[in-house]
Formats: sequence, C-alpha cells, structure tokens
Amino acid sequence: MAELTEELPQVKADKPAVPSTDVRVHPAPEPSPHPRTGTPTVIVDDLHIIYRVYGAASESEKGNAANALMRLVKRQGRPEMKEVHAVRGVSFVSYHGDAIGIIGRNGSGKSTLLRAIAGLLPPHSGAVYTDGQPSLLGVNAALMRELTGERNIVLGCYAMGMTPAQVKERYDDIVDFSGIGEFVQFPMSTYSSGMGARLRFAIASAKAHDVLLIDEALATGDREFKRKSQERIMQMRKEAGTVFLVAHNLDVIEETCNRVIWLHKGKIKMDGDPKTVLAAYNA
Ligand SMILES: Nc1ncnc2c1ncn2[C@@H]1O[C@H](COP(=O)(O)OP(=O)(O)OP(=O)(O)O)[C@@H](O)[C@H]1O
Repeated sequence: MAELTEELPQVKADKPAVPSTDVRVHPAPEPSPHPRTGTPTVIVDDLHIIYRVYGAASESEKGNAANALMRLVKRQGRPEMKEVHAVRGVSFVSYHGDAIGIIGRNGSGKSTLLRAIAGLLPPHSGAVYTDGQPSLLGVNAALMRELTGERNIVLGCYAMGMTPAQVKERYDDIVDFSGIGEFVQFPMSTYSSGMGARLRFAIASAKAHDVLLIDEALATGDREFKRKSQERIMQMRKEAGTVFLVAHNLDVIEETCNRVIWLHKGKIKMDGDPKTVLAAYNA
C-alpha cells in the first residue's frame, strides 16, 4: 500500500486532465498480490459498471412463452428497465511491462472491464486512472468493411496518430504481418473473419501503445499468426507498455501473460501468476 500511495502523485502529475480532487484512493485498491516496482499504468479502484436495458422482461414473464405471444398479438411493448450489474467492485493496479490475461466464463464481465479501462463505458461508481492513452483492439475494432485493406491500413494508422511518413514506413510491415497478401487490394467485406482479425491486430500493433487492450482478437488467427502475435505482445511488454488480453484460449494466456485476473460474476475471484490462477480455474 505504501508503494501505491507513493507512486500515485506521479500518475497525477503526468495526467493533468484528471482533476486532483477526483484522484481518489479511498476506498484504496487492494495491493497487487505480486507487488511490482515502477509507475502504475492503470489503477482500477472499486469499479462498478451497470448496463441499463430497456424493454427487458419482468421477473414474472421469465421464460413465459404465452405472455410473449400475448404481447405480440396485443402489440404491447415492454416498458420495464432492467439493470445488469456487469462489473462489481473490481480493484487492481497494473505496471509498465505487464501482460495481464483476463479469464472467466461467458458473461463474467471481461469485455465490459476492458471497455471501461479504454474509457468507453462510464463507471457507475469507482474509477479508472490510466497513465497514457489506452487503445482497445477488439474483434469489432472499427475498420470499414466497404474499404480495401490498403485504405483501412492508412486510415487506421492515421487514427492512431501516425504521420504520413510513418504510415509509409510501416505499411509493408503491416501487410506482411497480417499475411493477407494480395487481398490488401480487396474490400474488407470479402475477408474471412480470421483475415479481418489479423489485419486489425497488424494495424494496432504497428504502433507502440502505453496500454493495449486486446479482446479475443487473436481467437480467429491460425497457429502461425498466433505465434507471431504472441511474439509481438512480448515485444510490447519489453518496450514497457501494458497489455491486457481477454481470451478463452488459456494456452495463449499462459504463454503470453505474466499475470492473470480471473473474473467471476463481475468480481475478481483470483489475481496472480498464470500457473496458479489457471490451475485453480481449471480445477
Ligand atoms: N451492451 C450491453 N447491454 C446490456 N448488458 C450487457 C451488455 N454487454 C454485456 N452485457 C451483460 O454484462 C455481463 C457481462 O458481459 P461481458 O460481455 O462483459 O462478459 P464476458 O466475460 O466478456 O463474456 P464472453 O466471454 O461471453 O465474451 C453479461 O451479463 C452480459 O449479458
């Protein structure tokens, strides 16, 4: 804890956009089970994320086909609003050079947590502090299906803040890494899901990231691409970025990450070294 509070002022100093009054460490995040030295890259402090779903079924209607049919016949809508409490009081700290795997069953809150760290979902309560710009690379990362791979590479690189000269310099490497070959001249709508995922990863990883969040993007790649992308994640770690990786493929997590967070029903069930956490998860 002493280590954490000593380091927080550095985060505040680097991030003037966060008003100092909003930098809360109360309730303080739990110290990492594997304390590291250096500046924290991400501090997640008692984070709660709640989705509001309008038109959801009420409790009494649960699984009741007759009611559903009746509503259809009467053309009645569903005025109810339901809340889905997807992340429930998650706290942890990550450091430069961390590659953190996030595992858990379907619906345990993994993607929601990544989106919250990326700043795409507002916390219901609690807070996320990041040192540097987080970039989310998901299976649905925003590339344009109707444009060619070539156009998407150029636009994607610009969107990440590269200059025209940097795009020119990195272009061939991105195409090589993605392995899509001559398909780079075709619209992305003609790509298989694996080709699309490879191109997204190739574009996103062409730039050094302070915090890179990868949501299952490696799931559709073949074995060779998985090996290349794992190597690239290792390289990013060496360059002292922080990588978060959501994957159902536990081998990828074990081979790539130095730490694993196991989410269960929106809460951290375990946070530690990959061997220990994966053994408990598989038990
Ligand atoms: N846009 C949304 N609106 C309402 N509820 C949502 C939304 N997105 C996710 N949820 C709910 O939040 C909970 C956590 O979902 P999330 O997608 O974060 O889980 P996950 O662990 O990534 O799941 P998976 O492994 O299946 O991808 C689930 O109950 C899900 O139904």
